[in-house]
Amino acid sequence: MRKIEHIGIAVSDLEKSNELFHKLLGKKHFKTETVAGEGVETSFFQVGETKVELLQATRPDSPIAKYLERKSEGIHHIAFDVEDIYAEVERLKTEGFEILNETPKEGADNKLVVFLHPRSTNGVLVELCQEKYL
Ligand SMILES: CC[C@@H](C(=O)O)C(=O)SCCNC(=O)CCNC(=O)[C@H](O)C(C)(C)COP(=O)(O)OP(=O)(O)OC[C@H]1O[C@@H](n2cnc3c(N)ncnc32)[C@H](O)[C@@H]1OP(=O)(O)O
Ligand SMILES: [Co+2]
Repeated sequence: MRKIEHIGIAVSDLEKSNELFHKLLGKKHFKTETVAGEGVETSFFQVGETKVELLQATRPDSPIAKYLERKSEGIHHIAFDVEDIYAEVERLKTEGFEILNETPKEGADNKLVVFLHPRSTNGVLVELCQEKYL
């Protein structure tokens, strides 16, 4: 794993949170993107080499809607940048981690993503991200 690619933050109102993070970070988000497969609308802020990803649910069965129901707004996941997501999934399986989707799926911002169950990672939802080549 090479660096923290982004920190995912669950929010209930993306527009309000975009304003809040604009004030906090002193810069605007550089993109918004809807990822239908995950039931989320996202916005991204660049912070040095990493990013903050704000996530709002677009449907009631979205992982973000479920998270907000059980908990509250806040840090939802940490995403690590990997060079070869397939090799990393094999390595982590061998190490005994619980992979939620062994086949990488489409993420936001031109990425392939895989999630690890928080019960195998000290209660932290971990995302692996590999840049898709165009
Ligand atoms: C925009 C695309 C992509 C990107 O490119 O960056 C994204 O970031 S998408 C982000 C949204 N998508 C996901 O989160 C996909 C992976 N998540 C899941 O598959 C599920 O959310 C889950 C982690 C398997 C949990 O689902 P489920 O079992 O249905 O939820 P429960 O509400 O029943 O909770 C079970 C258990 O897990 C704990 N939990 C749930 N979410 C988290 C979390 N984000 N961080 C830490 N712990 C979490 C929850 O508290 C329950 O624990 P116990 O009460 O101890 O059983
Ligand atoms: Co993410």
